Amino acid sequence: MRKAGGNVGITSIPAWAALETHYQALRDVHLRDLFAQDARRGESLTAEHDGIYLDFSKNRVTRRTIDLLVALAEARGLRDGIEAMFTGHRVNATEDRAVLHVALRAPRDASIRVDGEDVVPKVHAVLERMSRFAERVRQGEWRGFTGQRIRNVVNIGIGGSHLGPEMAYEALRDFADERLEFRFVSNVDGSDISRALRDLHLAQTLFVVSSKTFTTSETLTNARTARQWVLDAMGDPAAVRNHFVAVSANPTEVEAFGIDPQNMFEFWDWVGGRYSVHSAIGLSLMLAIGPEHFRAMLAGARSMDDHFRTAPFERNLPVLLGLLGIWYRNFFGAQTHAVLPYDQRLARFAAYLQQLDMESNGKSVDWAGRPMPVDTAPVVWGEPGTNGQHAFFQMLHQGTTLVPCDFIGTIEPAHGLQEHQDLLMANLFAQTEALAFGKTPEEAQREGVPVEQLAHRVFAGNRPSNTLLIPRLTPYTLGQLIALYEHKVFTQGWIWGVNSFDQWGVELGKALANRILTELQSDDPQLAHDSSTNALIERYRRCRRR
Ligand SMILES: O=P(O)(O)OC[C@H]1O[C@H](O)[C@H](O)[C@@H](O)[C@@H]1O
Repeated sequence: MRKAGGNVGITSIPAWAALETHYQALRDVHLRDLFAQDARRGESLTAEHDGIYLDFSKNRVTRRTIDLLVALAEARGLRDGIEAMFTGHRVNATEDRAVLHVALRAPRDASIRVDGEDVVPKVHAVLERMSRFAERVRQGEWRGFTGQRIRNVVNIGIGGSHLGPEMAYEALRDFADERLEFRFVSNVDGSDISRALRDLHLAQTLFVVSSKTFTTSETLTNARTARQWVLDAMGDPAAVRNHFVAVSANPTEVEAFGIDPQNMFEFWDWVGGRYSVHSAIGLSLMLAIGPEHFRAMLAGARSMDDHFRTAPFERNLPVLLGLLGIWYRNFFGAQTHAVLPYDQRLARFAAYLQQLDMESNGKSVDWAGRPMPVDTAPVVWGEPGTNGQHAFFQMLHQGTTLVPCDFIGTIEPAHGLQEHQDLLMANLFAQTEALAFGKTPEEAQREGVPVEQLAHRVFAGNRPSNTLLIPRLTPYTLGQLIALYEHKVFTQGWIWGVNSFDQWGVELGKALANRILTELQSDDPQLAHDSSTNALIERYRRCRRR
């Protein structure tokens, strides 16, 4: 099989050289001029799929830029890459694994084979088990050890076993069963679990221990603490059965932890942690919104999957977002990318995307281990609007750094406060306009800005943004949005030629932490770190509570 990005360095192909030349011609052209030259630009540089509308006209591009970027995608074999992923090839080459989060939302009659085995029936079997379990908890049939109804669900997990479910729960709370309280515990910092559990009755609490590997120290530490508290409260080890279920790809470790495999919901090594929200990792979410809404989320993601797989690149939403990202990262040298949902319900979306994007494409060697000749993942960050406007937007408008932005807006709110909604959306549109067009010294002067303040009160503009509009925030559209960004990340990773599906970069710190943990808990003065780390450990040892 061809590997990500083919075998030739990205900078040596003609499509790259053509983009370099084009960049030189376009770098100083202002968006004001691009809009002035083409009265229909705001309608033509757009793309739409199944209700998701992307306006990419406020980017520093022309139609030719898009053609050249599409040519780059073609030259890097993106079409083959997409097919390879969707058909179960081992595109995660360093771990020799297929990458099949798309199989999690495949229809029942689809067939996707890994090592000769069709994985679709397995996916649907787990979905059905999850659904039956979720219904039992929601109907009050599944009870705590003392016979009380479950009122609280605590998801214990970290990284991909936390960020997706937490983000989606926050986004879809309007669809959640209000008789259940949900908490998401991730940090090994004891304040996380102690605050989460402080006001909960353990007799009414179900813990969903979510971990692909079931060896992650934060999750196991939190789960052990929760189990101890349950045992202390109930006084009987048999209580674990009623209060703990597991979501994992590692049944052996689940059993070793003491959770009955009957109470385990499985997923597989071909689902990456950061791509797992549509797998059993979504169990807490399903408990909240119910199986039907969960399936609607899968259907939304599937719609975006089909679009990604079949739409021409110049109209393909994930491909366009990916290509525009490459344009800014590699040609304009943009170091960060802001994601700004004008929807409070998407407050955790940027945090979720940070793992999706930065853990996937934060690589400095290509799939074959050769140093990358160009930059890869930007720093992804963001906060919901309008909050960000009163915090960091100053820098977006007048700072020295170019920050390409994705603005995400929802047209119809779930609340009836239309005045709020109009104000929110007015701000979104205003920000993209202000960033793109700025304010010239002449305009400022006409408004009566005194000459001595002029330099401070002009806006250079020419700051690019995408605007994504979604009709409503529902399980279906959230599924679309998640898949949109998953495939954007795939597009970029494939074109750069990195393996977007491993994460060796998180290992070193983990291994060192294990070693330091034993040193913190012993009095052995022998420390063999650098002088800074030694001194920090010694200081902590001297001061820590015994
Ligand atoms: O689900 P788990 O196996 O507990 O892993 C949780 C997380 O921790 C790891 O360190 C990885 O960097 C993440 O990709 C993963 O999502």
